[in-house]
Amino acid sequence: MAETNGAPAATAAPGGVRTVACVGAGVIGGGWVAHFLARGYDVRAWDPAPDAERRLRDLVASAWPALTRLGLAEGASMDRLTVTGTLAEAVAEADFVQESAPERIDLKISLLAEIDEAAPGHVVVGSSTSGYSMSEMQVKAARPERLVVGHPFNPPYLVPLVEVVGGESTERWAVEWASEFYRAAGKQVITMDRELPGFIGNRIQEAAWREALHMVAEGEATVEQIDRSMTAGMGLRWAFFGPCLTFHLAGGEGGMAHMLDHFGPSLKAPWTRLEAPELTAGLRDAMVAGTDEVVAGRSTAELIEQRDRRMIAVMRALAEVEAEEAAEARARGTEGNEDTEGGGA
Ligand SMILES: NC(=O)C1=CN([C@@H]2O[C@H](COP(=O)(O)OP(=O)(O)OC[C@H]3O[C@@H](n4cnc5c(N)ncnc54)[C@H](O)[C@@H]3O)[C@@H](O)[C@H]2O)C=CC1
Ligand SMILES: C[N+](C)(C)CC(=O)CC(=O)[O-]
Repeated sequence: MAETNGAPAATAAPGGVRTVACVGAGVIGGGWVAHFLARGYDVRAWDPAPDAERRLRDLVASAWPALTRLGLAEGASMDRLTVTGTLAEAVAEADFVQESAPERIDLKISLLAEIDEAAPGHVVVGSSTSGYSMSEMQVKAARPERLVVGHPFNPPYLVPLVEVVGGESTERWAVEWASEFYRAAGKQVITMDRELPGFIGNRIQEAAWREALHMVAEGEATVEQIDRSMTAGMGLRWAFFGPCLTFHLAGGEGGMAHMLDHFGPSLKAPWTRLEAPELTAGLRDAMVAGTDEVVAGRSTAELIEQRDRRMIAVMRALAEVEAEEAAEARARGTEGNEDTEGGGA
């Protein structure tokens, strides 16, 4: 029996899933396959490309050493992957289906309808789409109530985040079931209550990306400068505190409220080509209240201590990897090709 209210009786409990089907096995589908195998699932994969099986097995084999270092689930094995000749064979006996086909709306609509027809009616189907809404994609499915977006980040076998959201015809149980399943499969899940193009993560990163493209197009910054501004600057902090908590500390003891009162007006300065939202009193208060929730009673001094320890941990980890890479390059006689200007903590 499923743990999530309203799921059909035949649906596996989210923590009891044994077999996952992956439809589409490129960069993301292949990454999902590696993740699910490392978590100890049986995986059945289908991809129509003639060289798909070789590409997929190569991808899994190259991810496996990292996954082994991170720790495999009991019984996890690359041998538990079956590549099938048809879509129906992949999904027929699956407890969950992850679709990762190319990002084309016509293809997503027809493929999700095909998966829906071939997969048992009680099985939840997640789409890796990076921007379409499930409402647009589920229109031709006979049983759209079990279709959800499960948006991963590349590579899905290392980045923990999955954003889960349903469409207009998705039933609540399916969204809850998928969220629980991804958690049981080792992911960190954001369950969204409403559809939003690009979900949360892509909206944030595409804002930065859009500015990067503007600066390159105008000859204002180089690609190297843009990437370094992130890797030696914001990226280090964002790995553990995120942009809101990071700016809370920019306000010193006055926190988010002082940060917004102090720097809020500069949002309207011509720093960005994006239209800034009106910094109304309501938005200000919502930001301050939301930040207070995340702060959860920690003092500014405590937060600063946590930030500094975590940043040093990230920098040390980077320095360790860079030293390993340099040693490997020396052994190969190709030293000098690595980017060793990183953390250095
Ligand atoms: N590449 C990325 O960084 C991310 C991509 N995504 C999403 O993941 C999905 C897949 O993207 P990628 O893996 O990057 O693309 P990709 O081009 O690497 O892989 C797509 C795979 O789908 C296969 N395919 C083609 N037609 C198919 C069909 N009718 N049925 C099943 N498979 C089919 C192709 O042979 C190919 O192996 C897209 O929806 C994309 O938006 C989500 C997060 C990150
Ligand atoms: C480039 N992309 C929009 C497909 C990226 C994503 O969707 C998430 C990621 O991996 O950054």
